[in-house]
Amino acid sequence: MVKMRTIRGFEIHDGRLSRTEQERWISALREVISKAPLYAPVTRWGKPMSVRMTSAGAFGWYTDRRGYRYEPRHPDGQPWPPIPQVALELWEALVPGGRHPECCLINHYREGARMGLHQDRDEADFSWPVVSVSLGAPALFRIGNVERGGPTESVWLNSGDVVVMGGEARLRHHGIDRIKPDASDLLPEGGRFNVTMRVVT
Ligand SMILES: O=C(O)CCC(=O)C(=O)O
Ligand SMILES: [Fe+2]
Repeated sequence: MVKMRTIRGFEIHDGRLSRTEQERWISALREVISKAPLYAPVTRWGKPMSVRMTSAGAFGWYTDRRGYRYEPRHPDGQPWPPIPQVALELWEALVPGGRHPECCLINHYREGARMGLHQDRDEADFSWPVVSVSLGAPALFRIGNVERGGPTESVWLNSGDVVVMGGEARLRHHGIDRIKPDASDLLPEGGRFNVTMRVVT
């Protein structure tokens, strides 16, 4: 059921994608991953992230010892594959008439993977939202503040839920505390995909 609620300025569209749409997303993601394999990024402090990543689009979000940034190529040297049509269609429905996303970042969470509280702030223009799609295992999403610290609120994101992080909330801290690895049958291998679409330049 599609129901929109707003938590601290984040628009949460529960059940935005039907099962059929989720399956279309997964086959599109598998195609991207076949050309641009998931890899294990390291932070600027050399710490491996528990999430595996890849991207589609003109730019991919990237981290290594040189820090967080966007790169035009996968670490294997190839350009990132094009953003899947299904992602462009969702963006157009939620950001009608706006600029088009230049990065579609794919995160894969296996059991035990998490993502610490952070801001999405490597883009040049914060007037465009980040649109985030959850597929597979439910994830506990923590929403903080624009400034560091302070109280946070958590919500479970289920398969097919879409979060729009824009406006005053564009720079709010957020993260994933944990997933429930076996609670969805969308992915036979278990785990969770998160896809974020971003205007980068
Ligand atoms: O996995 C999620 O739902 C959030 C991912 C995220 O915040 C990011 O990729 O910047
Ligand atoms: Fe983020």
